[in-house]
Amino acid sequence: MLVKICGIKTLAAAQTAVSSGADFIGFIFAESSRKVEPEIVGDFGANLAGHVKKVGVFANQTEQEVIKSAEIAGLDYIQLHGNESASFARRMPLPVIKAFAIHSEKDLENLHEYPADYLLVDLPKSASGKGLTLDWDMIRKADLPLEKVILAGGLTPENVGKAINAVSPFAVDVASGVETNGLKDAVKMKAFINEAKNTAGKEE
Ligand SMILES: O=C(O)c1ccccc1NCC(=O)[C@H](O)[C@H](O)COP(=O)(O)O
Repeated sequence: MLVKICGIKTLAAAQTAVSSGADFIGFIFAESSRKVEPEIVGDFGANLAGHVKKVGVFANQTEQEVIKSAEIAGLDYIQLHGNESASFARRMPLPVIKAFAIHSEKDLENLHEYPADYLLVDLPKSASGKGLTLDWDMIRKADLPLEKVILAGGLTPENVGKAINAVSPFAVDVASGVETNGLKDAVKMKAFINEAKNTAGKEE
């Protein structure tokens, strides 16, 4: 199981995530308490192991801004977290992760038609940080290409194993579930990654 730790702001947190086994680390370049400047991420450069994939998270920003930030930060993936159109995604110079806020079953119907390398299914913003998760049964029963699905939304070290067994996604993504008082917590990151990596997936 692949793991993406999102909302990394410091080199120390990035290094802890990578040494704990993270496959993707996400940097928020959209408005957020987790926002970080692309120049800071660019400076992490050689201090990060080469195998980890750097993901920049954007929401309703201009094409020029996304492309410039991606270059400065040295990204591997662009995550679009707003209302970006399919043609916007097609013009991106890097592989795209498209995030979808899932309010109901209806939101899952046409996801696979969006031109993205990965589809990240997430809670709506209004529901995040409230101890809620997506309805994993609903996600599993939807007609989604699971080999492209990144499962997010309220995951924690305690529930990620159950989530993986229920959905069998390509990867899992977490931000607040590995934080204490708004900062990335090394113990929680390690626990989350261990639990995800030790869960086989698919349990009926
Ligand atoms: O995390 C943010 O602050 C954020 C702000 C603006 C756009 C996207 C943002 N988060 C990116 C994500 O990939 C997911 O929402 C997140 O990793 C899942 O969050 P959580 O439920 O807290 O684990």
